Amino acid sequence: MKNKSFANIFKYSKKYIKIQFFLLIPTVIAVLFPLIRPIVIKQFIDNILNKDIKIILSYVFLLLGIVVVERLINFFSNNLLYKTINNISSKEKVSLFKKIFKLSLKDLKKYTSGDILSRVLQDTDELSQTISIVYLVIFANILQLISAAFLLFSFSYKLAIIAYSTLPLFYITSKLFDKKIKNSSINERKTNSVLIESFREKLSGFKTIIGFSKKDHFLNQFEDDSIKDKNAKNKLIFYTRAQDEFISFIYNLIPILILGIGGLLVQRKEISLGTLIAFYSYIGWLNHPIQMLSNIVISVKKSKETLKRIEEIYNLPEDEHNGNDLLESIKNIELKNISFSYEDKEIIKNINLNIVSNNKYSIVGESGSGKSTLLNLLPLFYKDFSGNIFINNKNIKEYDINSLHKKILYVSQNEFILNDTLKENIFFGDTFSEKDIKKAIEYSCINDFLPELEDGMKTVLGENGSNLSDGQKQRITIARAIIRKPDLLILDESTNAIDSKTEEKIFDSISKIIPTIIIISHRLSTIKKAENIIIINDGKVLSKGSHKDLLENCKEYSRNIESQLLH
Ligand SMILES: Nc1ncnc2c1ncn2[C@@H]1O[C@H](COP(=O)(O)OP(=O)(O)OP(=O)(O)O)[C@@H](O)[C@H]1O
Repeated sequence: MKNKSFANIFKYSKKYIKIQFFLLIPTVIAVLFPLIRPIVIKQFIDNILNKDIKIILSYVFLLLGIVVVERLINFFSNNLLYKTINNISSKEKVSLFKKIFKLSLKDLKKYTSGDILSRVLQDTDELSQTISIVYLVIFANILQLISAAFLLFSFSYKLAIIAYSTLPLFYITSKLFDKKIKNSSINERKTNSVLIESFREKLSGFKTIIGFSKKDHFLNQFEDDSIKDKNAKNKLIFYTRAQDEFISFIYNLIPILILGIGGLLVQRKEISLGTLIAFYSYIGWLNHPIQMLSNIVISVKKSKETLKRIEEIYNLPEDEHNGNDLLESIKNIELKNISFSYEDKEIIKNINLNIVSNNKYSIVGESGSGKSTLLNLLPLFYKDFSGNIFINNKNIKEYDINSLHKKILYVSQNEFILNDTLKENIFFGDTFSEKDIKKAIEYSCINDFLPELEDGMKTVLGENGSNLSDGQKQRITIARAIIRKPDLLILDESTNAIDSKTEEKIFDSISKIIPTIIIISHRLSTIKKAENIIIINDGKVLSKGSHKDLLENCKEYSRNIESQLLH
């Protein structure tokens, strides 16, 4: 339990142990090869008094050769190491992103986009720096410590004991900074998420911010977030650097001790000058692994917090769906005693409804009454409702989710537009025949503005369709849905930016190819397109019927029509 951070990182790193194993050979060579140099140096110094210039020259060339080989080995092994870190980082990003796509909408909505971005793009990077090499670094540096010990003890056991007796000091120093590094690391990750979200938010609200002349206000806000992040980073740097310097101080003490005590031993002729110089130059082989090990300890401490953030996402339950039955076609949908809450707030309250194929339905109700939430349950965007939904008398949860999503499509007013061509926005990962695409653009009235687009179907629409009007974007998202010919199409205010005449044309056309349509709208002309109108009030069905019936029998409806809808 004592060092949970190490345990967690080791556990997580296990999946990359094989890769680290393959890196072992070049790393071990890179660690052991440099050990030759001090042996040669010792020989060199002890032979200096020979007065033979040839011997001196041959030693110089030998040392030169050793240094060249050392650098080459180092280059290849480091190159391999950093490539591995990058590969693992890329794998971690993809894996976390895949996990995010398995979450329920409800869980995902608990996080800001900035927070998710920071976890997927930055935390994985930081974590990979540690997990890709933790075993390797520890193994290689312990190997270097042991091999250096072997040589140092063989040179002079007295000097070696002095050098190695300083090792516990490193551990004590590391412990001293434990808590500080942990807390500042948590804080730095948080402020970084806030900063990314702040940036994303301000950028997406650019137009509104300019429109309300609030540039300075929001720029100041961003600056504040940036300063908070900078301060958190500085604090983390302060503690990690301070720990690093403490450790450096200790290992800078070692050579002084060695020179002092070693000098005495030379004077007493217990060791040769060559031995002292070789020992002295070997101190680097003692210091280097200690420095590397202390660096990995710092990385593990920092990564522990990053790992927590990543594991928090991995530990979220996947949006399980065990249904396997293929939904061939929809004949009827029955909602029985449906209730649903976001957190503790009950939004849908015991709703019973029947939706029969080859009919059009309009859902009407005040803003916030629960219309969208109710229809979000049909494609199972939220599954934790109480009550049951039956399709063709079979529980909706027994159907294979992909087949369900082929038959029920939901189009909202602000549907997502890819920064890609018009064609790709309609295809959306599938392919369709020329005939299908022609029909889809005709039925969704894209034909009306297609000639204006510079590259026709190949026109790139910009980020979230920034090169288009809202009504044009809505027509594209409708085309994306109707080309797939679902059995049930849910249009949630998805024509509210389109003029009534065009909307009329769209409805007439899509009614020919889509058997069942449910419309949410505040516009009377749209509502009236359905023969069945369902009035939702405070999460309950208040009344049902045709426009005429409701006008006659439902006061709420006629009041609403008079006050806000009818013109
Ligand atoms: N993700 C969410 N988390 C928590 N509450 C939510 C969430 N989405 C919607 N709500 C709440 O649920 C209630 C119903 O929202 P819903 O969007 O279903 O209403 P609506 O009838 O479609 O409204 P509108 O006509 O304005 O689109 C509202 O009070 C809203 O605040």
